[in-house]
Amino acid sequence: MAGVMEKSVDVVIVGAGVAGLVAARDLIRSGTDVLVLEARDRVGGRLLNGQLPGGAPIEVGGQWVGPTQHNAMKLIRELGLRTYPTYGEGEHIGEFGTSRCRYTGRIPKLNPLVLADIGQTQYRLDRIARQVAATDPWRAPHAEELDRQTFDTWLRRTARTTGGRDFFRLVTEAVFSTEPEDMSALWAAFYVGAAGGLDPLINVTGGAQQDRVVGGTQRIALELAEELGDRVLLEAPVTDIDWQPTATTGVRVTTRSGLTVRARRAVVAVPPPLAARIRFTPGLPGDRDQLVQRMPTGRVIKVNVAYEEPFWRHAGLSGQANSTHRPLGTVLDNTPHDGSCGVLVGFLEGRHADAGSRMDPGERRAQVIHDLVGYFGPLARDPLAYIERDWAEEEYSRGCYGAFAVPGTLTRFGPALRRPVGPLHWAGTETATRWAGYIDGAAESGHRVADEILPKLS
Ligand SMILES: Cc1cc2nc3c(=O)[nH]c(=O)nc-3n(C[C@H](O)[C@H](O)[C@H](O)COP(=O)(O)OP(=O)(O)OC[C@H]3O[C@@H](n4cnc5c(N)ncnc54)[C@H](O)[C@@H]3O)c2cc1C
Repeated sequence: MAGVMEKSVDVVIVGAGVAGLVAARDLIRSGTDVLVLEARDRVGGRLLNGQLPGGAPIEVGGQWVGPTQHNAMKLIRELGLRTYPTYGEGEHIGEFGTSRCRYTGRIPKLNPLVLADIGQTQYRLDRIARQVAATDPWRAPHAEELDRQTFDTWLRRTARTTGGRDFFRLVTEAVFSTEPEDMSALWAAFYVGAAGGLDPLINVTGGAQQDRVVGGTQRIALELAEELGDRVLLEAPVTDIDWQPTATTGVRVTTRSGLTVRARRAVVAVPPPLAARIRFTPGLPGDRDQLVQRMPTGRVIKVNVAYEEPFWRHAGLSGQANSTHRPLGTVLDNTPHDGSCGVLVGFLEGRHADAGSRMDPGERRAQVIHDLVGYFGPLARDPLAYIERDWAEEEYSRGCYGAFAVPGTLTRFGPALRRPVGPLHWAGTETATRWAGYIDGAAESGHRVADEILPKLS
């Protein structure tokens, strides 16, 4: 490819995350000539393997998969990858308000009033989520009413106790990496519905955190890219997309280095806020532009802390800990498959990521270790390695885990999320109808966009 400044293909795909790579694979298997342009010097986007002191891979981005994530699980099987369960034996630690408990199973030991409040709030959220069709949430029975309010407003009206509201703030941070007051209640209901309920979202066993991929989850993208070979071009950030409203005339996509790719169709497989940074000529229809202006990303700093061994297991602890008041609100055992060391993974999410990113690295690390010592005792004080990634600092992610919609977005502009514009098609986990925001949703969107394009090429 060196020296070539112009190229023609049937379909050009912007972004080599799971969505873009799955779309490329499907299209190529149907005999389509495809080129994937990836801004970074690697594939995988929000999936990235780091390295532990002994060389074992450790995920610094997306990692878990779970039951009902059929697209992700099928992909993993097809690529010849294997999964293994997240460690969860022993007691979990819960710090809710002023109380601290050790518990097994799903339900922490809490004040019965708070527990009942959490139960009824979850029941109502699940019930609303079931009414919100994941394909067109803007048509749900109470869509307008839900989309007029933030998730925080809905929670304040629904949860009766301070403990219940604090619990759902923690859940919002853990699931959406943003705060309830940032997000539309309709988006929250859509997202919960797309996962099949709140339990599948927050549970380890039986939920989205159940399994890990041997070799690290980025292997999904690495194996896909291996299959695609030179049809994936790295270090090719797309700056401009020229298109014609009549689909037959196609697109011209330009990268920062000046490479021009002409194609009959283009797939934009990047998160909405990143799509908003590409210059489209002519400009996109107002609905599409307004939509991406209203879909910011959450914010997360993911931290893996490695120890000689998983010492918490010897104390009968699972490594799973949650707190409504610590910045490191969620922690899990992330010991690698080869067991070469013990690893705890923790997340600074939403407002805690805001604050964490303003600290200098030493201060942030001290804060994280302080919380781990608070959960697991003094043995947490001296790690072998401390590996962190602030996803808001990533030029081609600009935040994580994914984008969400602010109030008024879905009901006013929702249909523009997936609706093609002339020869332009939209993929990425945010466009999924099941498990939006997850690897599974990214894979679904890749398949969907390929199915959308293939009939148009014949
Ligand atoms: C810390 C963290 C933890 C997570 N945990 C989980 C988890 O446990 N389970 C789970 O299922 N999901 C998890 N996720 C979410 C999951 O990683 C994503 O849903 C999924 O990887 C999204 O894939 P995608 O292809 O839609 O988007 P992306 O992975 O964002 O891919 C988009 C690609 O487009 C590229 N790009 C952007 N702009 C341009 C441009 N202008 N030109 C060319 N290329 C461009 C990017 O570099 C990127 O490679 C997590 C994410 C993070 C960050």
